[in-house]
Amino acid sequence: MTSILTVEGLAKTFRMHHLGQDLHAFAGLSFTVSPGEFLLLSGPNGVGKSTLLRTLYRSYLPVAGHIWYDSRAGRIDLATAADIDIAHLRRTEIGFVTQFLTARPRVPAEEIVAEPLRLAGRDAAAALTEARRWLDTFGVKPDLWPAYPTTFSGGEQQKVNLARALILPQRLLLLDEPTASLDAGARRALVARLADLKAQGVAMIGVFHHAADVAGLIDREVVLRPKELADVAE
Ligand SMILES: Nc1ncnc2c1ncn2[C@@H]1O[C@H](COP(=O)(O)OP(=O)(O)OP(=O)(O)O)[C@@H](O)[C@H]1O
Repeated sequence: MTSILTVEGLAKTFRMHHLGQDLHAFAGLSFTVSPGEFLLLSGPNGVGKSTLLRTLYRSYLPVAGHIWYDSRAGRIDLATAADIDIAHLRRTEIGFVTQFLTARPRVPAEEIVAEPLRLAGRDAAAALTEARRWLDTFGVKPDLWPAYPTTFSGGEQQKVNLARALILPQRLLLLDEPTASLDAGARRALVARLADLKAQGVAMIGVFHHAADVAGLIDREVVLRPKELADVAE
């Protein structure tokens, strides 16, 4: 199958100005992901897993290499694409799920979750109904739906985050420890949603502290090794 993402010779270095030196997160990384494929990123703490996900999402700029993404509008190198194209892809095709919610002050949970649907053109009432359905699925209590998540517990914030990130099927999903701080019910709901998205052809690259959570979904594993090139295990 044609890949949706082809990573070639990717490298990321952080300039540590206060130390006057560079920190090499990873170098020479190459791998591909196809539609509907689930790729697990693994390796020891600090090896660069989160940095790799953030580089693919273009929160960080790589220092070398290519990230060829097969978008609906054609092939684009996420390593060098214009910010405006990256912003468009983030709204329409590429999702990122972290364990941290960037809660905005005085925006109700249900509005935060409904927003991607509204931006995609769904009418406000239908978007709100669907947002509430997902909040319910992930186990957020109804009395919290109109409340502001800035005061929610870590787990509750994470559930709002997941509902928002997964409400609209993207083509490529980047998952950075999305099960961290979730209770068993929400973990089950998340895995069920990921399985459903995978069946719809969504490609996923994920870091999971407990890989057993998603054992049934994993197709391949990319193992990052300290100061070495990555291995791809089938
Ligand atoms: N913004 C940054 N500036 C400088 N160094 C950074 C930055 N982000 C990450 N690093 C460094 O890059 C290295 C890789 O970090 P990263 O968070 O990607 O590791 P990880 O494999 O996800 O670790 P963990 O399993 O502990 O979550 C670490 O040494 C970290 O200190």
